[in-house]
Amino acid sequence: MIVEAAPAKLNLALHVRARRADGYHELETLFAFVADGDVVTIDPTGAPGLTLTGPFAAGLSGEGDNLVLRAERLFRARVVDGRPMAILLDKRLPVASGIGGGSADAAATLRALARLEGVAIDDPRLFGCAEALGSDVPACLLGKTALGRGRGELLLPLDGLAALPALLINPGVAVSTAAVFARWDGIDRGPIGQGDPLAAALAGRNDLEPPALALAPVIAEILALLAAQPGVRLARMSGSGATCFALFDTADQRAAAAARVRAAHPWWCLETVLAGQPGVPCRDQAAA
Ligand SMILES: C[C@](O)(CO)[C@H](O)COP(=O)(O)OP(=O)(O)OC[C@H]1O[C@@H](n2ccc(N)nc2=O)[C@H](O)[C@@H]1O
Ligand SMILES: Nc1ncnc2c1ncn2[C@@H]1O[C@H](COP(=O)(O)OP(=O)(O)OP(=O)(O)O)[C@@H](O)[C@H]1O
Repeated sequence: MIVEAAPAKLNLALHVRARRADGYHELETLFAFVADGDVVTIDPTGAPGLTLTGPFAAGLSGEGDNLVLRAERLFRARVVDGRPMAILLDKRLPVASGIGGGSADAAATLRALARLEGVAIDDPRLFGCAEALGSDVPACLLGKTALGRGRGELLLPLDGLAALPALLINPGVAVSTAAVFARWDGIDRGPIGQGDPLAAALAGRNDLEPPALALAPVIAEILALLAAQPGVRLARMSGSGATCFALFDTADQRAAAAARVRAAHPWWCLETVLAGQPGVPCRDQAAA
């Protein structure tokens, strides 16, 4: 069995800089990862096909357009040819929610197949596959705090982000990434600052908050609630939404905030910690 964690990604800051002729947007973003997410398991002896389990399996197609199977096909076409595998996707992250669930699954599939076939994890062909699968997939393949440029595929790994306690909230409203980008107002509000990643995030913003809010007004309520919690360092929307996150000074403050949110709302609520730093393994990688 090959078990690969597919941790959720956060955009600690997301600055949209320009609309491109190819339909994408030029952006600058601070990618970070948390210790929890989906899990992709390959059973080399099992019957080929994708099996979905977990709280968000329902409604997600196990058919050929699933990013896990697209990643497998691309790996077989570009890296090492071979027969399709038995793949299990434990879907714990909400779908279309700004925390890159599908991208993380695709990246974990590429990592798992690379391990299976003895391909080095830094083989450039893997990054080629990742780039072709989606803007967030290269960052998920790297799986470490990084500054992303271009449409998100140009990555500069960053050190120095503390393993802060994090709380993620999703209201259960799926938000289309393309629809949110299409509503961006076209105003370049400037780059992300250099230096310490948390300081740069605090000084930064998510330019997709206003367009996402227009599509899912509940995001404003979540952001206000998170920002009002004691001990919050940063409260912001991730990616194109609707998931919002807060970073706390202590785990106790995070737990107290989570208890208050759960008591008042039926929202998905994940208590986790920033990971992807040297010495801070993802939970499932540590367990595997
Ligand atoms: C919002 C972010 O999650 C921030 O990390 C990403 O930029 C989106 O990454 P993703 O979900 O992997 O996006 P893709 O599957 O590549 O693109 C989905 C759609 O989002 C829009 N899109 C995406 C990335 C980008 N830099 N500019 C865009 O305009 C395009 O309309 C595209 O058709
Ligand atoms: N394994 C998968 N997990 C989630 N979504 C998938 C998967 N495979 C295909 N999809 C499709 O991809 C779309 C985007 O899903 P995803 O959860 O990656 O969005 P997201 O969290 O908004 O990502 P991002 O933050 O990268 O924009 C969904 O609408 C879904 O239909």
